[in-house]
Amino acid sequence: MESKAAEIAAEQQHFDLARKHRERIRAELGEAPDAAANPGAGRWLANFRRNRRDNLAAPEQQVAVGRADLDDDERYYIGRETILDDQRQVLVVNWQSDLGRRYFEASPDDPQGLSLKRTFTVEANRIVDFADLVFAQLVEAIEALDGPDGALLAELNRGRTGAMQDIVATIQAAQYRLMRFPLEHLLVIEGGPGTGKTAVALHRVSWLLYNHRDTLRPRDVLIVGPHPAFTRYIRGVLPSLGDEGVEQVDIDQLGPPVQRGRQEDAPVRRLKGEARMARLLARALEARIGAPEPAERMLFDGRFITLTGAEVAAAVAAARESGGPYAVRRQRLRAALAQLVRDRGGPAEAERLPPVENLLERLWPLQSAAAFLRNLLGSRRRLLAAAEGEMSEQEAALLYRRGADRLSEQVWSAADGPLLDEVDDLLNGTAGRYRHIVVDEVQDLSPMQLRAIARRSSTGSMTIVGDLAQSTGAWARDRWEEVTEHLPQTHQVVVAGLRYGYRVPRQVYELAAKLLPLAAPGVEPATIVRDGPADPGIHVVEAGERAGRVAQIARDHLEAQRFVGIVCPAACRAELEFALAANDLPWGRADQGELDRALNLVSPQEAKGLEFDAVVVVEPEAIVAEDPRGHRLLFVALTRTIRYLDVVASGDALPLEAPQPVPGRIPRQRTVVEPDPDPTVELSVLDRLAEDLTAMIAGGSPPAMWDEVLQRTAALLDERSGRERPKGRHHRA
Ligand SMILES: Nc1ncnc2c1ncn2[C@@H]1O[C@H](COP(=O)(O)OP(=O)(O)OP(=O)(O)O)[C@@H](O)[C@H]1O
Repeated sequence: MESKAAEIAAEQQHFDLARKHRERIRAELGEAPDAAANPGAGRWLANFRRNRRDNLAAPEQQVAVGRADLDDDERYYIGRETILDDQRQVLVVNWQSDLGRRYFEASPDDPQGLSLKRTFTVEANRIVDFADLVFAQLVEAIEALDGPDGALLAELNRGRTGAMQDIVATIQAAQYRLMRFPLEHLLVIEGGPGTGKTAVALHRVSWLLYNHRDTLRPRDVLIVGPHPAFTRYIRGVLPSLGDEGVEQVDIDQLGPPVQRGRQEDAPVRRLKGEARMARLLARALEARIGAPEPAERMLFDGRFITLTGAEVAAAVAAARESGGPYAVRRQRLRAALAQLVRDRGGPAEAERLPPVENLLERLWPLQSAAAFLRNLLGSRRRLLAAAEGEMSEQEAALLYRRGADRLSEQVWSAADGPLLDEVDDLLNGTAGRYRHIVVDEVQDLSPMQLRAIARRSSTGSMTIVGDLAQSTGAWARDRWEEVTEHLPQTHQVVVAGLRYGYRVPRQVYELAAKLLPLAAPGVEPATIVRDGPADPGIHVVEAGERAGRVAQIARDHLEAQRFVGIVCPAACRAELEFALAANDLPWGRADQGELDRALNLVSPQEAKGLEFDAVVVVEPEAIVAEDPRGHRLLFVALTRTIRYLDVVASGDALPLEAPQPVPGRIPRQRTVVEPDPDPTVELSVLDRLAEDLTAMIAGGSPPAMWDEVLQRTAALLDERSGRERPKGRHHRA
C-alpha cells in the first residue's frame, strides 16, 4: 500500500493540474476575441465572459474539497466549480451537481454508490492531509455522517472576521439534504443557535440556482434578513459561491424609501404589526374616493358640458368595483369620464384636458403612500371611520399622531414601513417578481412584515429560517403556524430541523441551555459537537465597576487578536460607550450596519444571527428585563460565541426568575416633562435619553461636579438652539 505521503503527493499533482487549467480558463475568458456578429451581442459576450471570470475561485483557493470513488472504480474530485482540461476531460465536478450530492450525502447507512469518500484538509491549494471513509469497512460505525467529522471540527475552530464564509468544504449530509430540498415548497428550516440554518439557506440558493438554471436566475431570488448588520455579515457568501446578482436586503428596506427613526411605544408597535391593519388601510383608502355634485359642469373651448351626478356616480361605482390597484381603477374612471364628455359632443382628446383631470382629482385623488398614511394617521376622524368593526376606539386612538407640517419632514417608525408598503400595494400593486424568497430570523416578524414579503413572491416557493427559542419582541412566537399563515398558501409547508450545534462550544451551551426550560420549554436543545478552549468567565462586580471591567476583558481579547462582540442592553449602553471611549477602544456599531472592526457593540436584538470569537455579555438581568421574553433574548446573547464567553454582572449572572427591576437603573420620572410639540419625539424616548445622560454623567465625574456638568450642558444646548438665557447663569470655560 502506498504511504500517505506518497498519496498526498499524487493528489497534489491532480490539484496542481486542476489549478493550471482553472488559470488557463481564466486567461481565455480574459482574452477571447469578440466573435459576435453585432455590437449588442459583443457587449453581451464580453459581460458574460467577465462574469464567468469573476466567478471563478481566486487563484490561491483550493480546487477541490474532496474525492468520491464510485463502486465502478470511477473517481471524481468535488469542488466549488467544474474544471475541464483542454481536452474537455473533467478534473473537478462542482458541489451542486448530482455527484456533489452523492459525495455529501453518502453515509454508512446509504453510501450512494460510493466505495470511498475522501475529505481533504488544504491550505491555499496545498494538501495538508486527507481522511477516508471506506464504506465497505464501516459496518460498525453507523453513527451516520450527520454528526461532525475531523475536517469540520478543524474548520469550526477557525477564527471569525465579521463576514460569513461558505461551508462547501465541510457540508454535512443533513445540511445537504435541506439545500437540495425540492423548490416547490414553503420550507421552514429550524434549529438551535449555530446549527447552520443561515449557512444552509444560502447554500440552498446556490444549489437551486445551479440546478434550476433554465428557470431560476439570480434576479429571481430575494434574501431578507433582520437588520443591516446581518445583511452585511452574510452578503459575501453567495458571491464566494459564484452566484452574483441575488438581491439581499434587510426587512426595513422593503417598501417606499422614507426617513426612519421615529420611536414608538410597544402597544403601538404591536398594533401596527397586526394583519387587521391591512383591512383598516384598505377601507381608509376606499373612503378617499368621493361623490359627485348633482351636476358636474365643465368648460371646453368656451362651451359648457354638463354631466349629471347620477351618471358620474355610476362611472365611479363601476371603477370602484372593477378590481385592481387604486391607480389602475383611477385610470378607468378617467377613461369613462372622457367618454361621457365625448358623448356630449366634447373634444376627442378629453382624457388629457384639465376639466376632466380636475373632476377626476376631486373624485379620486392621486396620492403617494406616504402622503396618504400621514393624512390617515393624523386624522382621528378618518382613523375611527376606517377602524369600524375592526378595532376599538381606544385602539384606533393609539394609531393617531400629528403629522409633520411637510411630508418631506415626516419621520417614520420601523412599524410604519410595512404599512407604507401595504398602501403602496393598494395604490399601485406590487409586481410579485421573485420565484424564490429566503427569509432569515423569520420568527420575530409581524404579520404586516410577512405580508410585505409574501406579496413579492410570484410562486409561493420560499425558504424561511428561524428558531422559536430565539423568538422575542412584540411578535415572539411559539408555533410556526403563526408565521406561515401570513405567507403564500400555494405550496406545502415542510418544517425541517437541524440538530447539531456547530458554533457554540459545549461549556458555553451548557450554561445557556439552563435558560431553555424557562425560555422555550417545547424546544429541543441542540447537540453540541465540540469543546471550547475555556469555561465561561463569570464576573460579578459592583454596578459602578461594570463598564470598566467589560472594557478590560474586551482589551484582553483584542490583544489576543480575537474578533470581539459585546452584547449590551440599552440600560448599560451609555456607560459602556463612555468606558470604551475612555479606554481608547474604538468599536463598530451594529445599529449602523457596522461589523467590520475587531471590537463590536451590539444590542441583544441585533445579536441575532451574528457570531464572534469572543463575546462579552453585559448585565443579564437588564437583558432579561428588556423584553417580555427576556430569557430568550439572553439565550441569544449567550450563544453568539464560537470560542470565549464572559458575563459581567452586578446582578444575577444567569437569572432564572421572572424579570426583576434592572440593578442600578434610574427610576423613570414622567411628571416633569411636558409633551413635546414635535410629534416625532415620544416621552419614553426622552426618558431613555435622560437615563443615558445620567449614566454618562454619573460614570464620568464625581457627584460634587454633577451640577457643574449640568450647567455646562445647558449652556451648550442654548448655544446650539440659538436660545437666549439670562446672562451670567451659565458659562463655559
Ligand atoms: N457544515 C459546516 N461546515 C463548517 N462550518 C459550518 C457548517 N455548518 C455550520 N457551520 C458554521 O457554524 C456557524 C453557525 O452557522 P449559522 O450562522 O448558519 O447558524 P444558525 O443556525 O443560523 O445560527 P443562529 O440561530 O444563531 O442564527 C457558522 O460559522 C457556520 O459557518
